[in-house]
Amino acid sequence: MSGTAVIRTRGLTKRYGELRAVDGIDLEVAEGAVYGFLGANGSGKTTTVRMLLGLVLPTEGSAEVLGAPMPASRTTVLPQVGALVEGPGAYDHLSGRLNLALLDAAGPDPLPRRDRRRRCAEVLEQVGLDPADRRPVRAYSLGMRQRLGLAAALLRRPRLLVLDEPTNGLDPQGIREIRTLLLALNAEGTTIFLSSHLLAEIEQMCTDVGVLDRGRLVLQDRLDQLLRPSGLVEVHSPDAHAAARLLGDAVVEVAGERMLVRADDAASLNHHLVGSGVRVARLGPYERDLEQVVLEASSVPPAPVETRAEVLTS
Ligand SMILES: Nc1ncnc2c1ncn2[C@@H]1O[C@H](COP(=O)(O)OP(=O)(O)OP(=O)(O)O)[C@@H](O)[C@H]1O
Repeated sequence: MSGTAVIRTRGLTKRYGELRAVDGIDLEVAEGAVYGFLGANGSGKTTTVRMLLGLVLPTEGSAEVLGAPMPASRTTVLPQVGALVEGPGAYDHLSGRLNLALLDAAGPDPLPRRDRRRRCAEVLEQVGLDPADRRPVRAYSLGMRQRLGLAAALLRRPRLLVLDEPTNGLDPQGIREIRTLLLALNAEGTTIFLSSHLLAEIEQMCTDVGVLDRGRLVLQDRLDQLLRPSGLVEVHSPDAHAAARLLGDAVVEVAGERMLVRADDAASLNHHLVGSGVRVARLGPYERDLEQVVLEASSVPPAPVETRAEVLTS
């Protein structure tokens, strides 16, 4: 991974009794990235985010955020980090704007009163909330609370945003708005680390992906690397066994009538097969989407396939 790392962990581990909620992970988040931290419910995403922010102490391993060790450097690092962790807290009887003003005043270096009013109004507008809305937060929907949490994270123009499931509770339109906002912030230089269990969300906005599976980091790479052309062609043929004998070592996998073949050019492969009397029902470049990549990396067992060797000896 290129660039300076703004988050780096080494062997980061959190045990709860026998359970390894987070199990020896080495995260590497480059400056300027939009890093998607994927994993099923209970895989350890929130625990990791809490350790990065110094809210939970690791059992083993280390974490650096913005080049400084956490939690030891919490007081210097956290003012430069905007965070949204599950279930953002707010004073229910106060308006969103007052909540933000209080949050700012409680910070280490509050803005002057006039700037504070302007800044609060600005971030509320950024996340799609009306700064003139005087209703108490208790009247907010889940989506509005989530937006308010995001506004709080943006208050200090952070270098790094750490967001745990930021689109939780939002409808599709709200999800699109937040995605547009986050991409705009990233274009201005903010590094974004967001956890999600939604593959489509990660695929649409992230430059880098890490996948947690029962506490272990089973995949970490640039998204364009993960989705790069495979150099494989997918062939469906009722004569798959004959095709496998014909193509020899180029065949990577055969399952029933479907096979994966290493080939530079699908059209030439088709010509070769048909010219040799092999019937071809369907043929084209094999492209994996993020869902397939994640399934292959995770513990979910893949669909059973016969190997080429089994086919050739049958
Ligand atoms: N304080 C705690 N005490 C005991 N076990 C915990 C504690 N916090 C989390 N766990 C367990 O650690 C595991 C990982 O939980 P975590 O909340 O980090 O997962 P997650 O990926 O964020 O899941 P979700 O998407 O459901 O929030 C789970 O099995 C959870 O039950």
